[in-house]
This record gives sequence, structure tokens and C-alpha cells, in this order.
Amino acid sequence: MYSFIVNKISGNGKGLKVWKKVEKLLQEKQVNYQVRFTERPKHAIEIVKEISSETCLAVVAIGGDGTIHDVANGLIGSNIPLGIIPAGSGNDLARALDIPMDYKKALERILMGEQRKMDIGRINNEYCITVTGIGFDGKVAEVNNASKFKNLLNFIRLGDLSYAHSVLHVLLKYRPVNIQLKVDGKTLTFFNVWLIAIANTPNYGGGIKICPDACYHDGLFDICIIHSMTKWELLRNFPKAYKGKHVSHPGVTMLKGKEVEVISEWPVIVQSDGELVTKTPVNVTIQKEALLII
Ligand SMILES: Nc1ncnc2c1ncn2[C@@H]1O[C@H](COP(=O)(O)OP(=O)(O)OP(=O)(O)O)[C@@H](O)[C@H]1O
Repeated sequence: MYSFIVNKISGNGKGLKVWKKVEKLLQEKQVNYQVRFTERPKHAIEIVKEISSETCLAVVAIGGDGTIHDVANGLIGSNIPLGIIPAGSGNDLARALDIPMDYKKALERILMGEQRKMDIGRINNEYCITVTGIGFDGKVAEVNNASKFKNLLNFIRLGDLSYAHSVLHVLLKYRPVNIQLKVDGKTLTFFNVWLIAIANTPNYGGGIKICPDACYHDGLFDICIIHSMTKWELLRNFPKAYKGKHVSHPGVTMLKGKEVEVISEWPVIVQSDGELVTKTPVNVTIQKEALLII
């Protein structure tokens, strides 16, 4: 039996539209399934906990990265594989795992049953699947999640642009902060830090390649620190990040590590998979091959 978890409102209603088409296909193919719809943030975690690992072949999330974040947080430690049918605004995890954006192809792949293992990040008692962003992009996630403009862009099928719109909005007011970073026990200090991205997969924000070399099964985070740049420089270099070309700028430091601790001059927002998680200080550790993907 396949258990589907659908966030109807992901991608501004795309979740429900995709589910209706998927359900038709499942019936045509006579696949044994059950479905639950999420009713609120974090509800998917509770739903997953009610699923029996004895009868379940896979839990399939239909939604965006926030939905997958919740489903995966329920699945860790269960040995049930996670299937993904993208239906969000950004779909960065699907992109990183080469999961087709087309629901038919994504479903076919799930039904084929080939499994792979992926690393995940742990922050306190929460798990991060793609990228943990600290500082500027934590604030951007906060603004983006509350944005009405995101819904409008989704409606006209330009959902990928909503993150860029929120970036410009936050840029006007954000103040960079001095940060102490401990990577695998080594302490480093950075001044005027805009953001720190701790990445298991390369992209976030609808295709921004913040850590272009991040690999989901190497047991390491790729870490990007953007510091000592003026607002103007940040703005000018932002488009380059869509191709991962920002990394050669002197204000960009790239590191790798298994455990990252961030202490900042004042508390700044931490987001994981686009969801607000906590504020600094924060400790993020890699959990090698902790999630099965189908
Ligand atoms: N019924 C619901 N009502 C309100 N929020 C919900 C509901 N079900 C799930 N959520 C929350 O909706 C948020 C957004 O979902 P999701 O990230 O999947 O879509 P998205 O933002 O359109 O896509 P992406 O993250 O790929 O840009 C998540 O935080 C999720 O927990």
C-alpha cells in the first residue's frame, strides 16, 4: 500500500490539482493506496506517525519543500521510503534529486521502486532535508511565506520568482551581523555577515544554487558564508547565484563540514527547507544516509 500525503494549498492550489490527476492514474493502474490531506503546518508529521511501517511501501508527499520537510520529519527512523511528486512553488528538493516535475513521470519512478539513501541535517529535534539558511535568507523565508505576491506569481505560473521578489523586499532593511562559526571544532569569525547557508543539496529559493557542489550522500554539508559586501554588491551578485557563479566573489567563503555551530552578535532567524525553525545560536549536524528516497 502506498500512502499519499497531499498539501492541497501548496503551489497556490497545485497540490490538489496534481493529486486529482495522480488519483486517476492510480485507479487506472490498480495501485493500492490511501490518501490524507494536511490541514495545517506540521500536520504531515502527525499523519506519518499514524502509518504502519508493516503495510506501507512508501509515503508519497504531494506538495512543495515545506510539505516534504514535514513528511520527512515524521519518517526519519522508520525505514519507510519517501516518494515525491512536486507540487510546490520552488520544488528545490525534487530538482536536487532529479525527480521529474511532471507528475506522471514522478509517479512512474516511485512505482518502479528503486531506492536511494540521502543524508539529512539535524537542528535541535528537527530535521532539514535541503538547506538551512541563517540570517538574511531566514528573514526572506519569513517574508516569502507570508507573501501575497507569492500566491499571485504561483497563479501566473511564475512561482520561482517569488523568492527573488522577497529578497529585494528584505534587502532594503536588513543589517548584516558579526558571526562566530565553529565547523568540526574549528572556530572562525566573520564580520558583516548577510547569510550562512548550510547545504545538503545545492539549491534553494526556487533554483538559487547557493552551494553548487553540495551532494546529498557525501556525509558533509557545504557551507556558504556571504559577508563583507555592500547592499549594492549583494544585489549585483544575486542573479549570479542562480548559476552558482557567486562563489568566486571575495565576499563569499565556501567550507565543508559535518557539524556547524553559529553564534551571532544578536539572534537572527534560521530557516530549513523554507520553514522557520529557530533563531541563533544554533547547532547543525549531518546524519549520514538517514532518509530513504524512492
Ligand atoms: N492545510 C494547510 N493549511 C495551511 N498550511 C498548510 C496546510 N497544509 C500544509 N501547510 C503548510 O504549508 C506550507 C507551504 O507548503 P509547501 O512548502 O509544500 O508549498 P509551497 O510553499 O507552495 O512550495 P515550496 O516550498 O516548494 O516553495 C508548509 O509550511 C506546510 O506545513
